[in-house]
Amino acid sequence: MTFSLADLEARVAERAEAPPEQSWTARLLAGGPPRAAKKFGEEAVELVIALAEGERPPIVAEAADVLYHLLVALRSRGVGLDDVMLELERRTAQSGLAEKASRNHG
Ligand SMILES: N=c1c2ncn([C@@H]3O[C@H](COP(=O)(O)OP(=O)(O)OP(=O)(O)O)[C@@H](O)[C@H]3O)c2ncn1[C@@H]1O[C@H](COP(=O)(O)O)[C@@H](O)[C@H]1O
Repeated sequence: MTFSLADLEARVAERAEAPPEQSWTARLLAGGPPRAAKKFGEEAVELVIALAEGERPPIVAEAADVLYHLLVALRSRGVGLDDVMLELERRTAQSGLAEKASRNHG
C-alpha cells in the first residue's frame, strides 16, 4: 500500500483549485470553514456509530470519510498535515499518561 495521508492532502490541494461544480472538495471549501467543520463533524458521528456497531466495512468507509473531511477542514483554516504531524512528533517525547498527569497537576 503506497497511498498515504500526504498523498491525499496533495490531491485535496489539487482539487481545491477545480471549479466547484466539478469537485466536492472545491464546493466544500467554497462554503467556508464552518461548512467544512460541520461536514467533518457529521462524518465523525457516522464513524462513532459504525465503531459502536462493530461492522468492519462501514468502519473502514466512515474512517476514510473522516480522514478526507479532516484534511479539507484543516485546509479551510490553513493548517497543514505537517503542522499536525509535528505536534504528534513532539508528543512522542512522553507517554500519554505522563502528559495527562502533568496537565492535571500543573
Ligand atoms: N476521499 C474523498 C471523499 N470521501 C468522501 N467524499 C465525498 O464526500 C461527500 C459526502 O457524502 P455524504 O453522502 O455524507 O454527503 P452528501 O449527502 O453528498 O452531502 P450533503 O448534501 O449532506 O452535504 C460525497 O460527495 C463523497 O463523494 C470524498 N470526496 C473526495 N475524496 C477525495 O478527493 C478527491 C477529489 O474529489 P473531488 O474534489 O470531488 O474531485 C477524490 O479523488 C478522492 O481522492
